[in-house]
Amino acid sequence: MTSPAALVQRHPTTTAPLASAEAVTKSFGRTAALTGVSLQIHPGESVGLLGPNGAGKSTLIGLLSGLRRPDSGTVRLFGENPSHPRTRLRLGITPQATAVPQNLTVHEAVQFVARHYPDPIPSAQLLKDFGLVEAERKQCGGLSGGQQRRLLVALALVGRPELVILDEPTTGLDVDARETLWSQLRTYRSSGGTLLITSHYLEEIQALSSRVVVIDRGTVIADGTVDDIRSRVAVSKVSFLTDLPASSFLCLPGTVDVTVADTGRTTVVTQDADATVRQLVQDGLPFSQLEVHGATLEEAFLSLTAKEQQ
Ligand SMILES: Nc1ncnc2c1ncn2[C@@H]1O[C@H](COP(=O)(O)OP(=O)(O)OP(=O)(O)O)[C@@H](O)[C@H]1O
Repeated sequence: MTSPAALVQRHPTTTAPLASAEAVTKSFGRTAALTGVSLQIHPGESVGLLGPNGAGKSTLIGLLSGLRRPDSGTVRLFGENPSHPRTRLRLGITPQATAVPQNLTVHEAVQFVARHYPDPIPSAQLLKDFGLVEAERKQCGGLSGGQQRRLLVALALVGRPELVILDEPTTGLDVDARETLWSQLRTYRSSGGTLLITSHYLEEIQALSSRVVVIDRGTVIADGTVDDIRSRVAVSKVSFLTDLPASSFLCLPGTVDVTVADTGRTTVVTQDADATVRQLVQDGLPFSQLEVHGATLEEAFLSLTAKEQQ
């Protein structure tokens, strides 16, 4: 038996990937959703899957969780065929746009899902962790959007899964509701759980993921830490106060763009911040309060996916 506090059912320690795709392709009619994707998710990782609409994220999740089969290539979940019921007991999943069962109460929904697992988290503990105690006797259909999302993620965790896959878990939630869910997911991770999450909120990926995989038009175009992904695009921002117009800075080395904010701060987007600053000083251009920033994950992501489309 697992202790009531444990969120992850321990299986024999392994370093083998919990989920993997090897040269996987999947088409829907003439639409190629995935074209040769390879990816491995190891125990303890928290992987953020990023990509524009239609990139293939949900399709990949469908394959890894055994909901779909690849046209070619190999998919493994806990080293086995993902559609095998035994493997699914070790997986928790909240697919995109899943609806809660409208006419069941929260208590009934938790009981219904919990009965599929050998050692589920007790309902009282789960509802407390997810702030749903007050809603226990309410019908799921009467819950607020935030409560429904929390319930769906709670249901994904009830069986103490080793791997949890969440497809856009907080879409439509306000900042507070998102923070509450993030906190539960961090607790799950720190107790040894492994997470694969897609999101359109880049700050969500940044907050929860140690590794980011960028997928675009059915292929993986980047795979690394947030810092790796940011450094791949090698874009920095040099900003300062000045009386000169933006055009005065366009010829600085490495410069890609120059903008002036309402606050009067001029920002030079550059591929080589060191060279830009050196030249700024050498040319004796007047400036004050200089700051240098690396690209944000969002800028890196947009830059990577835009490059692919060129
Ligand atoms: N059941 C389906 N039938 C037909 N085409 C599909 C089906 N599922 C996905 N597609 C197509 O496959 C491609 C990849 O879709 P997928 O849903 O995997 O992308 P996504 O990255 O999850 O997008 P989003 O961020 O919008 O959810 C898209 O062109 C989509 O229209």
